[in-house]
Parts: sequence; C-alpha cells; structure tokens
Amino acid sequence: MEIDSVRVESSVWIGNKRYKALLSGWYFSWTEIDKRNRERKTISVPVSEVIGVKEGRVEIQTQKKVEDTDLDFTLFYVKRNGHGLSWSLGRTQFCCPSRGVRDQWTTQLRTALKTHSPSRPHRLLVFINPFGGKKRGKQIFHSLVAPLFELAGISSHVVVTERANQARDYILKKDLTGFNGVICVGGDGMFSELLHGVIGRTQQEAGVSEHDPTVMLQPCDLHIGVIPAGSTDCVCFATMGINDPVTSTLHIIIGDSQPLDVCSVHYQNTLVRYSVSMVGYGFYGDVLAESERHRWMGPLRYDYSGFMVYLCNRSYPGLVQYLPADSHISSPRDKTRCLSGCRVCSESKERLFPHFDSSSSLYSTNVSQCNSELEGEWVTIEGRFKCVSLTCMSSSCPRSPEGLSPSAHLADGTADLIMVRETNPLGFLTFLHRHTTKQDQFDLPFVEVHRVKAVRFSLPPGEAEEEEEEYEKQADREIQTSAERELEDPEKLFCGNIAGQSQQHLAGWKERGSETSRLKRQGFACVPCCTKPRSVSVWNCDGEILPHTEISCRVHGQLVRLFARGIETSTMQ
Ligand SMILES: CCCCCCCCCCCCC/C=C/[C@@H](O)[C@H](COP(=O)(O)O)NC(=O)CCCCC
Ligand SMILES: Nc1ncnc2c1ncn2[C@@H]1O[C@H](COP(=O)(O)OP(=O)(O)O)[C@@H](O)[C@H]1O
Ligand SMILES: [Ca+2]
Repeated sequence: MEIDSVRVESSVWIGNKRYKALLSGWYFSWTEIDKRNRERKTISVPVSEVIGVKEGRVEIQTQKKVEDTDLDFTLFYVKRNGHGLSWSLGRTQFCCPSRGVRDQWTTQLRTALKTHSPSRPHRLLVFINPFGGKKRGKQIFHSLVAPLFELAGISSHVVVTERANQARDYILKKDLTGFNGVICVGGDGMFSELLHGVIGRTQQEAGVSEHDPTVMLQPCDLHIGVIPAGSTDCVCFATMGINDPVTSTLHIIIGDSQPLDVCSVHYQNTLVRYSVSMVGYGFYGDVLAESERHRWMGPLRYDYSGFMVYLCNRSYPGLVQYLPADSHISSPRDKTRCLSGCRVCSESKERLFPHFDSSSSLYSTNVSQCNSELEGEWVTIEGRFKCVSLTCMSSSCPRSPEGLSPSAHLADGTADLIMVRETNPLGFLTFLHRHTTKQDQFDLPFVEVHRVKAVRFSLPPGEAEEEEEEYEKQADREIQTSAERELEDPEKLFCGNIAGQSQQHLAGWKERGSETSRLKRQGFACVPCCTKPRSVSVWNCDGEILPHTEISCRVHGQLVRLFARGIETSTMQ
C-alpha cells in the first residue's frame, strides 16, 4: 500500500477481479485492472457521499458480518438511480492483500470522511406523524430510515406524535442541546410544525419579536429534514425533485444544507403563520376547506375536493397590493430553473445579509436594514379572482411536477404572486391543467405573475362589509358541518380503521377539528360546495386554513436550512 499526504493507493479485489483502489483528495475510486495489467472501468465516489465503512462483508439490512474475514471491508455510499434524483445505498465489498492493508483503508477512509464532511449530523430529533398521508410514517421510519441512520452512526430520539402541534411545542420548549437537526416523517403540515418550532425558538433566543412585520428575523441554524410520508409532500419534492424516503435520509446523513425562503403572514400587527410553499386564496383555499371534511380519503381528498370546488366555479373580489422584487435579477417568466448550486440564490446571500458577522455567526437585526428590503413602490390591483397565490419556491409536487411557479427560487428572498382573474370554466381548467404539463400556465390572458418581496390582501372597500355580513349569516347556518358530525363520531375520520389507536390520537384530531369549527363559527371556513353564493374565500397557508381574510405577507430570505441540496441536473455514476 502506498500512502502519502494526498494519496492512498493499493491493489484490492472485488469478487475475483483485481482493482486499483485510490483515495485522492475528495474522491475514493476503484479501477478494474485486466489480466494484461491494463486499466478498465473506474467507479469514483466523492468522500462526502460515503455513508459508512465497515470491517468484513456486511449486509445492508442486518448490518451483520456475513463472513468473518480479516481481509475485507465494505463501503456504503450514495448511488444515483435513473436520472440521478433518486438515491439509494450503494455497497461494495473489497478484499485486501493483508489485514494491515485492510485496517489502513478503513482508518484512512474514516479520517477522510471526518475531514471532508464536517457538517454531518450526529444526533437527530425525529417526529413521526402516524396519521399523515397513507398512515405509513412509522413503517417508513423503522424499515427504511432507522437502519441507514444506524449504519451512518447517527443516533436519534424518536417522538411519535399523539396530537397536532406536539412537534412544534416540543421544539419551542424542550432542551435541544446536542441535537444537530430535527426531522419530520409526514407531510407539509408536519414540516410546517417543525418550521414554526425552529423559527419561533430561534427568535425567542435572539430576543426578536415575531409579531413585528418589519423586523429582520434571525436565521435558524438547526437544520430541518423531511422524510416524505404525507399527502402533497411539496417541500420535499420541490427541494429534492423526488419524494422518496431513502433519498431524503441519505441527504440528511451526508449533512446537505439548502437555505429556504420563508414567508411570514401577519394580520395587523400579529404573526399568523409562516409559509414556505403556498399561501393561496380562492380556489386553493376552498379546496383545502372542502378537503378537511374528507380527511378519511387520505391524499385523494385533494383530488376529490379539487373537482368539487372546480364545479362551483367561484371567483372572489379582492384588492391585492405588492412590492415588486428587482426585475433585473430574475423574473417568474424567465424560463430558468432553480437547481442545485443556483447562481441567483447564492448571489442573493450578500444582498439579504449585508451585515453578517462571521465571527459571531450573528445577523444584525437592525430595523433600518430590514426596512431597506421593504423599500420600493407598492402596486395595487383590484378585481375578481379565481385565485390569488403566493409561493416562495416552485411548489412542485407529484400532482404538479413543474409546480405553481416553475421558475421560482428556493433561496433568493422573493416569492411569486400569481393572480388568476375571473374567467370561464374552460379557461380556468386550461390554467389548472397546465400545472400538470410543461405548458406555460402564465401564458393566458387572465393570469398575471409577479416576483415580489411583500404582499397585502384586502377586500375592496364598500363591497367588503356588505359581503362579509352576508357571508357571516351563511356561515352561522353552517356551524354543524359534516366535519363536526364526523368529529362527534371520530371513527369515521379514519374510515373505520381505528382499532388499536389511542384516545389521545383521537384527541389530537379532535383538537384540529374544533379549531376548524371555531373558524367556521367565525365565518372563515368553507361551507359545503355550491349550495350557496359566497363572496369571501379562505386562505390556505401550507395546508392550514388561516383565521383571517385581510393579511399581509413578507418574504424572509434564507431564513431556515433543510438537509437538502436543491434539484440536481442529471449526474449519473
Ligand atoms: C386538471 C388537473 C388539476 C390539477 C391542479 C394541480 C395544481 C397543483 C398545485 C399544487 C400546489 C401545492 C402547494 C402545496 C400545498 C401544501 O402545503 C398543502 C398541504 O399539504 P399536506 O400537508 O401534505 O396535506 N396541500 C394542498 O393545499 C393541496 C392543494 C391541492 C390542490 C389541487
Ligand atoms: N398525532 C397526530 N394527531 C393528529 N394530528 C396530527 C398528529 N401529528 C401531526 N398532526 C397534524 O396533522 C396535520 C397533517 O399532517 P401531515 O403529516 O402534513 O399529513 P398530510 O400530508 O396527510 O396532511 C399536520 O398539520 C399536523 O399538525
Ligand atoms: Ca424564493
């Protein structure tokens, strides 16, 4: 074996073939040597993508040695499948000429791993929503995720949630010392809980008021990981290009880091919620409100409700004001894509954090800095809309592989405002259908899209009071909705599949249900489709119904970090 400060090299065997193994700089590679000593095919793995090195011949699932030998070691690494977005665990067994050489390889590889991957997590806090999506969260974690964490030497503390907001409250209140990240196994709603916990805690610790809509929020260090097990899984899909638990787990293990823009939603001077995917009024709000009554359908509830709400053919009056972003940097119709290593996003960092103090890793929360982000001329648009949506990222998901706004950026400090004016049913169907194809959904006469830093929505003066009064009356008659009736008989929520679930689980759902009915009493939530005229819709904020109609939204560039790297272009091994 040859070792110098930058290279380690030796002959090894894989099966009955001889190879030259080489560790050089950032890469470990092995090249087949044929019988005439000529070099053949090389496989090269970046050290940063090595998952683990084990002595002996080790199986993936059991991690047990299948044969006790002093000469072998097994390398586990990231393997790209298909177009490269889907990752799986690669495994290669190497046989060395002597035990000494084997021990040197394992030592050198482990040292290289520490040097080249300093930001890997060692301890993670994991929250599993047992009821998200198709209710397979626990199974996904224990069969696919936990064995990989163990292989990579990551320890985890697992909390299976028993009620809504348990994960958020845990992050806000408990001691998180020693954790390098928080992970959710669930959908966008579960991600949103972690988002609120992490942002809230960071602001508490930094002494920043989340309610002040003009304040510069403190960016969060604690990384968030998403193992998709929900209904839409938009956050996962839009940051990785795929919804696959193993791919997500591998991104977490290697400590990938992707900054993400977050939109804060305020009602007057109170923070209502944060959003990363969609704040949507009109169609998307109505779909969500309708879908809550059909939760028992699982992910299909959105397709069913989408169809029902489409048939209602509603449009709503509104006054939209927005603060445009710098159109010289990028535009929602520039046909570009935010991909891994995106130039627009990396160049945004300096603009977003001009006073970053690298010695303390703190960002000055100077209000004047923040106000400079809020400088510019507001634009006002009034009309009747089928929907008004704001998205900080593309919001691509399996239902819409290109997303709500295909050219939006994950971390540029802007969001895209999409306004779809009142149109005929066929026109709106064309708009919706284009979300499922590569056709431009903005190339329609009744659609407007703008890249923005902030948005305000209100009901047009005059019309507002009259219509809200009428809506309040309608909503009062709807207090006893079918959702409530289902909650009185919670087994229906789970489609009869309730055996073995604790009362506490039901209480969690009940808490959500009573929140929904409280909103209904206030006249904010949806009433059964099509039966009555309505002039006020609701806001869908990452899958939660907001309790206010008149809101203001502001984008906070790169506020949180995910264990992800953005969507990679094809990089086959
Ligand atoms: C004729 C075909 C029409 C197809 C229309 C497709 C449009 C899809 C746009 C999807 C945007 C998704 C934005 C993400 C929203 C999620 O945060 C939210 C909650 O997800 P989860 O917690 O996983 O349940 N999902 C939704 O609001 C569902 C919207 C579905 C609209 C049809
Ligand atoms: N144990 C639980 N019981 C009831 N609700 C829960 C529980 N754990 C999490 N939740 C809530 O369920 C909502 C939906 O969860 P999510 O994982 O996003 O699934 P889905 O994608 O199917 O909507 C989230 O908003 C979360 O707050
Ligand atoms: Ca953005």
